[in-house]
Amino acid sequence: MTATSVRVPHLPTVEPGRPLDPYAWVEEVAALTEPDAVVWCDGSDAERDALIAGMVRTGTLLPLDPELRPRSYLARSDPDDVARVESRTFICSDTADEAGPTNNWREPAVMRAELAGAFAGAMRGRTMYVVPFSMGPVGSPLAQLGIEITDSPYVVVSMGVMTRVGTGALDLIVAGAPYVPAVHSVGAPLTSSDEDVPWPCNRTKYISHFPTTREIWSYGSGYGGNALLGKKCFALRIASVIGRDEGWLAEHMLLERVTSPQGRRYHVAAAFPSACGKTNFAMLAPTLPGWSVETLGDDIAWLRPGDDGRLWAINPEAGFFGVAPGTGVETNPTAVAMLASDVIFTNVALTDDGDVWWEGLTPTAPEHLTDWTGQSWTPSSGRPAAHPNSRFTVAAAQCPTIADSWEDGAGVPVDAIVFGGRRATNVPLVTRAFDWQHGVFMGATIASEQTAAAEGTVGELRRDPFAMLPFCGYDMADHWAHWLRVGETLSSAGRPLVFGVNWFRKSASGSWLWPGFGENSRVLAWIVGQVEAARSGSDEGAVAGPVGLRPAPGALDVSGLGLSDDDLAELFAVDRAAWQAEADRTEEFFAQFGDRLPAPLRTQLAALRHRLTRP
Ligand SMILES: Nc1nc2c(ncn2[C@@H]2O[C@H](COP(=O)(O)OP(=O)(O)OP(=O)(O)O)[C@@H](O)[C@H]2O)c(=O)[nH]1
Ligand SMILES: O=C([O-])CC(=O)C(=O)O
Ligand SMILES: [Mn+2]
Repeated sequence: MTATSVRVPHLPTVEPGRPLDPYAWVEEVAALTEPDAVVWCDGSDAERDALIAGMVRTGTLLPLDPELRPRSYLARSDPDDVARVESRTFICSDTADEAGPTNNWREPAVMRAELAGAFAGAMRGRTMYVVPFSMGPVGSPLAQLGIEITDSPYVVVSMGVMTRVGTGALDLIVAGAPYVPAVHSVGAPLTSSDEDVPWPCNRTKYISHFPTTREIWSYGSGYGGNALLGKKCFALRIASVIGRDEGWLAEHMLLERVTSPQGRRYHVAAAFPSACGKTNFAMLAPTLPGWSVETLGDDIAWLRPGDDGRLWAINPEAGFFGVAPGTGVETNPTAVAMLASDVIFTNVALTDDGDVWWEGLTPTAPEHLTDWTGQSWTPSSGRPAAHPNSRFTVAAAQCPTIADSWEDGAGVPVDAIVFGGRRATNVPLVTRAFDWQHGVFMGATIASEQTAAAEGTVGELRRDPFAMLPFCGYDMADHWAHWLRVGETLSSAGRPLVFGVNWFRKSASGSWLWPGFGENSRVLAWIVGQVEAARSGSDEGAVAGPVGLRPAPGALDVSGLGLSDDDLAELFAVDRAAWQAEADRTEEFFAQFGDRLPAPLRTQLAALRHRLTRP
């Protein structure tokens, strides 16, 4: 090296499929980011308590009244760092084709150089935490390991809730098990500690994924989906690629166990787009007598074909990062009970007595609050007190309906797969797919109205296939082909039935046609009834329509709901002209995938059009 050469920062080199020495890698990341200190986290209570005490001192966490909400805290984010940033989420596969037309692709070498510039010195003045974790029970054959490096104590504590952090994971990594290297920085280096702010972040953000080397580099945001790298970045974007290569599925799905009055157990996995009801469906309190629902997961499921021809699923997470608004005693008493203590709230409102509040927690708002931005608020303020994407972070074990076997590494056998979206019009309350290929078509054609969970215009209809549009680490059409292949590896008796649901249909006057929440147990009862019928080789309880099988008259229990016949008809109405228009939009949507679109999906679209033309 000559005296005049300039040191060009670069990311550590990671070779696909080659062991990555965790100590050398951490050292290289530290050399790049230049933190004041490096701390290896063990996931202990003492470590968490010390981090929380530090964040209370710096104002990152506000302790709630310990009498009202023991060991719980409120974090207020920077007002510009409240959701996932899809426009800054990158899939850096070797070729643009591999990422597909719905992902933001960047050439790996170009992105590495750009990231190196951003990460150089990014942790100056801060502590770098090294967080070893397992997605799935430590040592489970379905689990995967990772190390997240972060300069945010909020991220360390949240990862401790959402994943299994600690020496168990580190021991496996040190022994040579493969792991996903994931680096996160808020992108706010300090020259002196007194210039810090409660929620440091950077206006420039990168949420970058390198599928070939299984790496994640996240910069500039402290918000959950961007910064808790075990969740969307690893358990969906990177894991979907690992699953493609290894023959399993990483999906944006809740997982639940339904027990009928006869004591029969069924397992249901359901994919709904962000903020479209997964947490609520996973914790549903059935209104139908004799039924029960137990929770296994509320956001992500990993599903793997077993030797027995069935599809086995685990929830790789250890906690819930749920939407607060709309969570109330009326809608989700289970979640409200789960939030009684030991919760980190982000961007909800603060009551005058030191508790939290959000829209929908109680039917009427308190007379005075401090809103999520720290401003004084009254019901006449004309703005929400809690951010629409405000969230709670809580351990899964705190859920009153958590299944006793939720940490069983073998997983549960899935009987039914449900796809859903938020559709004010057109889409019936519940539809059963004719077969697996039709089910994959249903998943591939989900459209939903945009919510506050990501940046964008709330309410706008967008395609969100498999509820995975923002989360699939490779070409979406290849993902559908993968689903078709996985279906073929399952036995005909073991293959789950597939359903589509829509809780969000509205009447002409704009009110919900379906009461939703606990009443969704009525739909679940029909779904598992169909599973039983299919096992005995019948379609009893269902009649075929143009878009799929629907409940036969009387087969869906709506007793006591006070639904008018007109409302019930409207809930299941299929407007043929509107569906032909929908088929046109599907064709346009499919066209962008070119030759990668699996032929069976083209066939399904043609079959749908044909059925729509028949009386
Ligand atoms: N009308 C109606 N609203 C619902 C129903 N289920 C959930 N919601 C509302 O939808 C919003 C989001 O629900 P969640 O269950 O948190 O959504 P999610 O899919 O888990 O969201 P992510 O965590 O972003 O993946 C909340 O405001 C709920 O109150 C339902 O059956 N009917
Ligand atoms: O990822 C997040 O920030 C929250 C979430 O579950 C989603 O948006 O689907
Ligand atoms: Mn989600």
